[in-house]
Amino acid sequence: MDKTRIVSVTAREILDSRGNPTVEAEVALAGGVRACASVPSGASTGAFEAVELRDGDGGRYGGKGVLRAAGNVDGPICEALAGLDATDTTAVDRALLTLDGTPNKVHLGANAMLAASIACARAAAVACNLPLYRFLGGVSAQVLPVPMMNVLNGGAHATNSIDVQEFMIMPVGAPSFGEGVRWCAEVFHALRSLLVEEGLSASVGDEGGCAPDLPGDEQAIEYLLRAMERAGYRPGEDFVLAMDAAASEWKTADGYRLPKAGKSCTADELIEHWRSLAERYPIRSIEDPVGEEDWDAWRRITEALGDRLQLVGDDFFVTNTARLERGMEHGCANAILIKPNQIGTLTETMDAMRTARRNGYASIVSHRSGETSDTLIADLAVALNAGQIKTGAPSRGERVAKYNRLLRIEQELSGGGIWPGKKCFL
Ligand SMILES: C=C(OP(=O)(O)O)C(=O)O
Ligand SMILES: [Mg+2]
Repeated sequence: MDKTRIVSVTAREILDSRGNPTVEAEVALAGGVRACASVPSGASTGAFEAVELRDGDGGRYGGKGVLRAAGNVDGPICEALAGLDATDTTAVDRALLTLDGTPNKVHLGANAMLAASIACARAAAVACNLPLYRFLGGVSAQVLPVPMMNVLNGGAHATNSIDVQEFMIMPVGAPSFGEGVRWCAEVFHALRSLLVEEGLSASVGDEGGCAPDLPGDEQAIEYLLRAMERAGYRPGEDFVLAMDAAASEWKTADGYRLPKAGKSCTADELIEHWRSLAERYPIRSIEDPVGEEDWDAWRRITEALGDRLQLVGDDFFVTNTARLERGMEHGCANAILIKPNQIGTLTETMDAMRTARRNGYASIVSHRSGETSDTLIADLAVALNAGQIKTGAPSRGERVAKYNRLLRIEQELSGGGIWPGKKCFL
């Protein structure tokens, strides 16, 4: 144990992919190993996410600085973790949770806690001479995830005219992860050239997908299907579609209002819209189709569409096992989006994934719209055999870093690991 004893935990402020400050932690072990981890940040954040500590009014970066969070790492977190064995991830995270002492991490900040939690695990993996996915998942870590590649951005992630936040392509017919990524990249290039040819903008949104001005979601889907065909693939066979409505962003006191289209609707009209889209197009998965507090609408949509669609709770579950269990009791959703910074420690993140698995809910490991080049989510997806990952388009380095990490993992796992292909969920 002496080599893996934590000697120090320090932090610094670095920039994320939107040019906003975020926390990077660095752990030093007694045996000389050092490892860093940095945390991402969302734009369409769930109301029930753990607190991301920022410096506040009057501070640098218009109050968005993270010096207080970094100071919490340098001070109390370092003091609490020094002397612990970095290979005991549960003990490290328990120490963080005890030190914070609040349900939503308001004291230390989930950004400070998660950076320390990941850095400890990464240092431990290096000290044990194991890849991070093997350290976290043990011998059963074998499954490469199917990408849900977000190639067309809207909502809070782009300044275009589309209200739905994400239009994703899933290469379910590909024979391997590497081929799946290649297929996706080819469709992405075909989409960009189609848009340019038709005089539309090929500029990209926060997650690297194209962000053209289009009247609505049907037109966006039509472009994706044409891009698949242009690249030589069969929609519905080689590829299926996934969407993230991020509908909490649309919630009003008595219904929903799509801010860009300027249209209002009831929860039932929204559910009917998703049903009709899924009937006409090869859609496999819809995330946050209704609002994070609309439990009744979640129950109704799951009853109506849950047998043919993956219905994913992101803002709804916020990677929180208690909210997931409540959703299960009420028959809401059939999948959970996994974002480690929504909850604040690796242990709680993996607990949510295991709870989902035990109860027949799928897990999709996910990036945030403001990312760093940290590749934890790639290892995490393989560690727990999640089977699906959401990590943006291949036009931005912080997204490509995750795909490239998975390409390395695929090569490392002899025979290319297991590719779930068409059996990727449910
Ligand atoms: C990745 C997402 O966006 P953000 O990070 O802005 O919450 C999402 O909503 O799934
Ligand atoms: Mg989402």
